Formats: sequence, C-alpha cells, structure tokens
Amino acid sequence: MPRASLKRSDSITDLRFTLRRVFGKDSFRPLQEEVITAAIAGHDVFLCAATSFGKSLCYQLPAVVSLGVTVVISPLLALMHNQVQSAQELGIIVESINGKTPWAEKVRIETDLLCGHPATKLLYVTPELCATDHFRKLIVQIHRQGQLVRIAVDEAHCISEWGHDFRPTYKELKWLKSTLNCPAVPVMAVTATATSQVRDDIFSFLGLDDQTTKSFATSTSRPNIHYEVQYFSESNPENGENDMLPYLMNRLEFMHQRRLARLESLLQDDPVAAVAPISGIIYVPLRSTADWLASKLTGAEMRAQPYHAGLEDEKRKQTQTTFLRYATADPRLLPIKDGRSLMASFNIICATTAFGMGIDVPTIRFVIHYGLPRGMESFTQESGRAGRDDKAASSIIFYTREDKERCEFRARSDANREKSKAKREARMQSLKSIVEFCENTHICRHDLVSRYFGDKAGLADCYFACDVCKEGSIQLKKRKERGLATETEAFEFTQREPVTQYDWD
Ligand SMILES: Nc1ncnc2c1ncn2[C@@H]1O[C@H](COP(=O)(O)OP(=O)(O)OP(=O)(O)O)[C@@H](O)[C@H]1O
Repeated sequence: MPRASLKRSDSITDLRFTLRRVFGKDSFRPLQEEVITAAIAGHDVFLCAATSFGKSLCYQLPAVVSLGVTVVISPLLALMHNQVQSAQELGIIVESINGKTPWAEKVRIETDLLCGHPATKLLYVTPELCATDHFRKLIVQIHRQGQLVRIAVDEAHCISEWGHDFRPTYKELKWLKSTLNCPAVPVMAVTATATSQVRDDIFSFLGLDDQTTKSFATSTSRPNIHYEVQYFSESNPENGENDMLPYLMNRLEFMHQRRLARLESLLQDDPVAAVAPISGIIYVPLRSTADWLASKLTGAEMRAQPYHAGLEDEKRKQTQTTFLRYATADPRLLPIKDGRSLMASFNIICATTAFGMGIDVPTIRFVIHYGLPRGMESFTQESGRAGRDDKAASSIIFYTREDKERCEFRARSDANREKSKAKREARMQSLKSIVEFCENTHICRHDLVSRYFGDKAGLADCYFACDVCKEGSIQLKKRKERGLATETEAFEFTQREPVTQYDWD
C-alpha cells in the first residue's frame, strides 16, 4: 500500500493554485499533473520524459504542498546550484549540502532538519554525500521524526552502467529502500534518457517494484527541435583544415542577416525596437577546440565564450552568468553599442560536454555538434538544451568520416581498459547508434531517437522537422555524397548547395 504523503493539500484545485502562485506557470504540461498526483498519493514513481519536459516540477510541487522534507539526489554541483537558486527565487525554502558546503552552514541546515518540524522543503544532495554514514544517520533520524516525505533521484540514468554518465555512488542508493522502510518512504526516479536496460537497472538498484511503481513516459525526441546533419570531407593533410569552419561562419552570417531583417522591420514602427541576440551552444570534442573556436568567433566580432573543465570554477560560473543574461534579459537593457552588429546578433558558448545535463536556458535557438557526439544519449541530452521555451530550435551535427574513425578508435581503446562488460558494450552500442543516425538518409531522425530509447509512447511526431523529412532522402543522399567527397571527388562539385533556410534561422 502506498503511504500518502504527510498531507497539507492535494486537491487538483490546490495543485493548480500552487502551480500558479508559487511556480508562476499557467497550466500543467501533459502528464505532469498525473505524475504529481501519483507522487502525492504516496506511490513510488518512475518518470522518463524528454529533455525540458519539466521533470523538476514533478518533485518540487509535491514537496511544496506536503509537510516535511523532500530529499533530491542530483549528480552535478552546477545543476544542483541552478535548481536551488531558481527554487529560492520562487520563495521555496530549499537547502543543499555537498562537499563544498561550509561547516557552519551544514550545522545550520542540519539543526533545522532535526528540529522536529523543519522549515526546509527541499534538500539537494550529491550521491556521494548519501553514501556517508553521517548523512545516512541524519536521514534515518528525520524519517523517525516522521518528517521525510519523499526521495527524488534526478538524472536517474546515472545509476546504470548501461547508461552514459554512470556514477558508481548512485548504485549505493539501494540502501534508501532497505533502510527507510518503516513506513516506506516513496521514491521518485526521473530521467530523460533511459533505454530499457537502463530502466531495469534503475528499478533494480532503487528497489522499485514493477507492479506497484507508477511509471510514466513520453517520447524522447523533441518535436520543436529540427534535427539536421551536415557532411564534410576529411581534413587537408597539409594544414589539418576542412570546410567546417567556413560553413559555420556562412551559416552564422545567414542567421545574422535574418535577424537584421527582423530588426529593420520592427524599427519601422518603433524607433527604439531591439531584437535579442541569438543564443546557441557549439559542442566540441576537446578543450583546446573550445578555446580555438571561441577565439575564431570573437575574432569575427561575435559574442562567444569557451566553457570546459580546464577553466577555473569562477571563470565557468561567470561565463554561464553572462550567457544567461544575454539569453534572457530584455534586449533593450543589454549593454550593446550597435544593435545591428554581429556582436549584437550572437550569444554563443563553445563547450565540451562539461556544459550539458540539466542546463535550463529557455531561449537557446541552436545546438551545433562540431564533431561527432559521444553517443546517442549524450546527443539527446546536449541537443535537448535547445528550444526549452517550446519554440522552434535546431540541432545540427557536423559529421566527417575521419571524426567517426577517430571516435571509434578512441572508444575501442577505452573499452580495452574498461573492466565492466556492460559499460564496454553500452559505450560501443551508443557510438554505433549515433554514427548510424548521422549516416542515415532515409529514416526520420525523430523516429531514430525514439527507436533508440524504445519509446512506448509511439514514434515521435516530426512534421518536416528533420532534414530527412524536409529535403527528402534522394536529395539528402546527394548532399551527403557531395559533403563527404574527398578533395579529388569534390573537384567535380564546384560549389556546395546554397544553405537551406530553416524556421529557426
Ligand atoms: N507547466 C509548465 N508550464 C510552463 N513551463 C514549465 C512547466 N513545467 C516546467 N516548465 C519549465 O520548463 C523548463 C524545463 O524544466 P526542467 O528543467 O524541469 O526540465 P527537465 O525535464 O528536468 O529537463 P532536462 O532533462 O533537460 O534537464 C523549466 O524552465 C521550467 O520552468
């Protein structure tokens, strides 16, 4: 029997009222209300929903309307920091404890948690903290006092060796169900990227029962994202260059012209009109490429910043803050000298995978993979940073066979060092799938994403939101052959086809 949460209020009217009053949202997105109702009724819940579905709301809203503390386990400090900050801005009493929390702060939070009627509604912690004796005792004590209302495991795919971003300490979370069992504390596991193997691992390691857990799933693919692959020949052995950078510059110039046209038309009616910069992320495989590409773009007078694990924490934070500011502020309030300049047109981050999971900036209009993504899951997570405001956005992979071979070589040598068979196979399978995704010219790309994750919700809707459906497979095949052609073959093609115009440009 599920244990109904320590109740304060759970009528549908109250949930909608809280959604508006606390979270400032007009209505639930499809399925959110069902997930939230199941959680409040005290069920264990598994939610596998597309990036930007609004999974955080599914544990935050129940936390706000329930009496007691909801513990959220989150894998990344940056992600945790963003969520805590946004919840605090909404006026929710939220705390986080991790390896960087100062001692006095820890004491203050723990004192509240153990006071018998804690003010804290949400407590964010890392899986590493959950593995410590001290934290386990703390949680058991809160539970004994009847104040532990729910445990939410965010990015739950990290528990599985079959998933990407596997975190060994996630596996240790099995103690939650075995220890906090009298009465049982409901668990909610959420993720955007779970294949059936990963789902089975999540259930098994978290001790979720197949019969009683309420499972919810949406299609993994995102209908508002236009998926596209651009093909390039191998690099010139003399200078190591290929035509990726010129193509990128062309494409950005094209977007710039479109933005200018919009601005000019607005200026006709309103002399102080302004148009926001176009925000985008360009994922690159190496830190040095992130620095190099950002400097190429800034050299061409665009606003671009590198982001990778080699930069100081403070620098990364600053980069993220500036990016967010230019992505979300009223364009009339931004310190932009000339609204028609290239600088005014762009707000770009050139990042390695260090910038990814959980980043929630609503207005990102494009995500470009300047090289092959690590696998299908990484691609889905990273491209899922685009279009989180539900408006049209684009995901483009820049693909070369040379890069494919390099990635396969690297994956094979990593696999030789890897002891876990599951991890070895998962890595190779995921890479194989992203290569097939790129090489494919005849199956809708939304379908491919959906098939990879074995979506039960049915194959994804596309409505011409991918190059296969938009260009048609014959044209796309020709474009691919021309793009991948070697120097000699390319001689036959005097010029690359003009850039196709997309809605998001
Ligand atoms: N009902 C809603 N109405 C409008 N916006 C919503 C609603 N629910 C969530 N959102 C917004 O959607 C955005 C994405 O939410 P969230 O970060 O929880 O996504 P997610 O499902 O965890 O995605 P990811 O897996 O990519 O991290 C947030 O900006 C959130 O405020």
